Amino acid sequence: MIGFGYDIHRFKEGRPLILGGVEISHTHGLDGHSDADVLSHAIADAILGTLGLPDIGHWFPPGDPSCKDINSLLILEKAAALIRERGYELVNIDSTLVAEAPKVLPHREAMQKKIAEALGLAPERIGIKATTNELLGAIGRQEGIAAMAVALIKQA
Ligand SMILES: Nc1ccn([C@@H]2O[C@H](COP(=O)(O)O)[C@@H](O)[C@H]2O)c(=O)n1
Ligand SMILES: C[C@@]1(CO)OP(=O)(O)OP(=O)(O)OC[C@H]1O
Repeated sequence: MIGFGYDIHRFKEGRPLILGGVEISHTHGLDGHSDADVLSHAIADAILGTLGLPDIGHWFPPGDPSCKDINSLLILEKAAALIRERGYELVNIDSTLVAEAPKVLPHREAMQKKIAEALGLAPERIGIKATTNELLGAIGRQEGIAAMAVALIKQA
């Protein structure tokens, strides 16, 4: 069973930039009710999509005070638990970050490790790729960062 997830967050000054559970030094962070970890959100939605479960907004409602600045690795933990409760296990994840800046490739292994820990998977089962948007559109103008992810699960 496969699932797909997509998310986008706009940049905001004065916020830390968190991607895949890792704080990355940059001029801006991402805006959001949570820690705005766009990569973790896309991966969580991909996992939830494998079993046709409702997306992260159902489990972590936008605006809910308990979700304020929540560490999105907890969202990944929850998504993985929901799959396991239903008798499935994760096989692998693949993802792409779309960001004009900063360069994220140097942080790939740190992100893999954090996401792997949250999901209970080996780091090499977490694909993380990145591309610029070739200066096109909102991402090209450095207004934000988007992420896409796919997840594969099998019966445990
Ligand atoms: N935010 C980003 C964007 C890209 N990279 C790395 O650079 C390579 C080239 O990107 P293009 O968009 O010019 O194709 C890409 O393959 C990534 O390895 C990055 O680290 N961070
Ligand atoms: C996890 C949540 C909780 O508010 O995070 P947000 O920062 O609002 O991010 P978004 O990806 O717009 O929606 C998901 C929300 O459920």
